[in-house]
Amino acid sequence: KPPPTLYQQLGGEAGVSAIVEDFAYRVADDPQLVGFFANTNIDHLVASLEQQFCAVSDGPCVYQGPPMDKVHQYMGIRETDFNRLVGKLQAALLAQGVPAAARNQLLKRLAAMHDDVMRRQDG
Ligand code: HEM
Repeated sequence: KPPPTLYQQLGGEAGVSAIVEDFAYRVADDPQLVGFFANTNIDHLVASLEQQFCAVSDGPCVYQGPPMDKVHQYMGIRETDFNRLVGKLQAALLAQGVPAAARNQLLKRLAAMHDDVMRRQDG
């Protein structure tokens, strides 16, 4: 029997959906972060994040949204904002009962996008 994929360890479609929802509520509750999303269609964002998390965890999805540097360009995101957002995801993963190894794997794969997210933050 093959080892479970990261996607399976996250709980598959239902697990990823619960993680993203939990994460979205935590971001919405945070005064340092919520302002970034003032003009965002949250339903679209949640669907796109579910697709991205599914794809990045070797699930049966292909991320079809725009590239990370374009999505986040000129938002004025600082390192402190980035780290805070990652902390929200960490908390959501914990709250959803995702085991430590899977938590760390997902965070590592998303952290690899740091430079793309932060590339165009001036102007
Ligand atoms: C590794 C870190 C991050 C990843 C993987 C990520 C991923 C994503 C994805 C997949 C989308 C949806 C793109 C779309 O389909 O239109 C998105 C949108 C967005 N992200 Fe991030 N993000 C990250 C970090 C951040 C940070 C640090 C902030 C701000 C503090 C942020 C703010 C936003 C906002 C405001 C949108 C919505 C843009 C819009 O309204 O069109 N993101 N992000």
